[in-house]
Amino acid sequence: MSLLKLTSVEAGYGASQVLFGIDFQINEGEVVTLLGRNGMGKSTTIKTICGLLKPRRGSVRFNGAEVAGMATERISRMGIGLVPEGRRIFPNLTVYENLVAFARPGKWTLEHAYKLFPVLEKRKDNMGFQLSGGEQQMLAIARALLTNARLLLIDEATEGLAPLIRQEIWRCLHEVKKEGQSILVIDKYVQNLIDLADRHYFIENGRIGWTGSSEQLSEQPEIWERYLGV
Ligand SMILES: Nc1ncnc2c1ncn2[C@@H]1O[C@H](COP(=O)(O)OP(=O)(O)OP(=O)(O)O)[C@@H](O)[C@H]1O
Repeated sequence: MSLLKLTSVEAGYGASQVLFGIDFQINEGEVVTLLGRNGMGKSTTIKTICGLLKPRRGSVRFNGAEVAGMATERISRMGIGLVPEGRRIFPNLTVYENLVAFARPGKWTLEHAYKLFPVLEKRKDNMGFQLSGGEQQMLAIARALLTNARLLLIDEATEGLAPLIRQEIWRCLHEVKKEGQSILVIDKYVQNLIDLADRHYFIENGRIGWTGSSEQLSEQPEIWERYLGV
């Protein structure tokens, strides 16, 4: 059984439909990506999975249960954790307070998170707003890990970061993967995603256009060109 399975999902905003029948699945322990040009529906798919947007049609099954249309809070308690685009950390709470705000018991503990991101331990008494962009991103990832979600959704974690900081984020995601964490990643750096993930889905105009393994994707650069080229 898949951990997450979307079948014929349609969604949109008011009169504009964005998703026209999305089908994909993630198995336990897999790292899967959603790729596509700007505006193709990646973030909309993530919002639909975590309940921020109600699908108009189709099914979203998590761990065997239908979650389409459920409240965000309930979906989160069922085990889907979001690292949102733009990080959304609490600027006026300390790093420590941010980390424990939504923490739930499980294998991801505060100590474990500090081991993965030593800078967060050094900065634990600093306020969120005092952190650099890279540190804020690490905090957003660590905060989501501490919810002990079975599935993490990570939307554009490397956006707006300098190359060296991006490398640090990729390194951390590799560590998280090694722990067996299931992750859905949205990002634009295909080579880094091929190195990190097991499988990929390319989205175009609200539909999945291509899916395959990292090996298949690295052998077919024309796929990148077709779905990501301008
Ligand atoms: N809150 C909203 N209200 C109305 N339209 C929206 C809203 N959010 C997104 N859209 C529109 O939905 C379409 C898909 O947006 P979405 O954010 O899912 O794209 P994306 O693939 O994640 O790309 P990006 O990298 O630009 O975020 C776009 O045309 C966008 O303008």
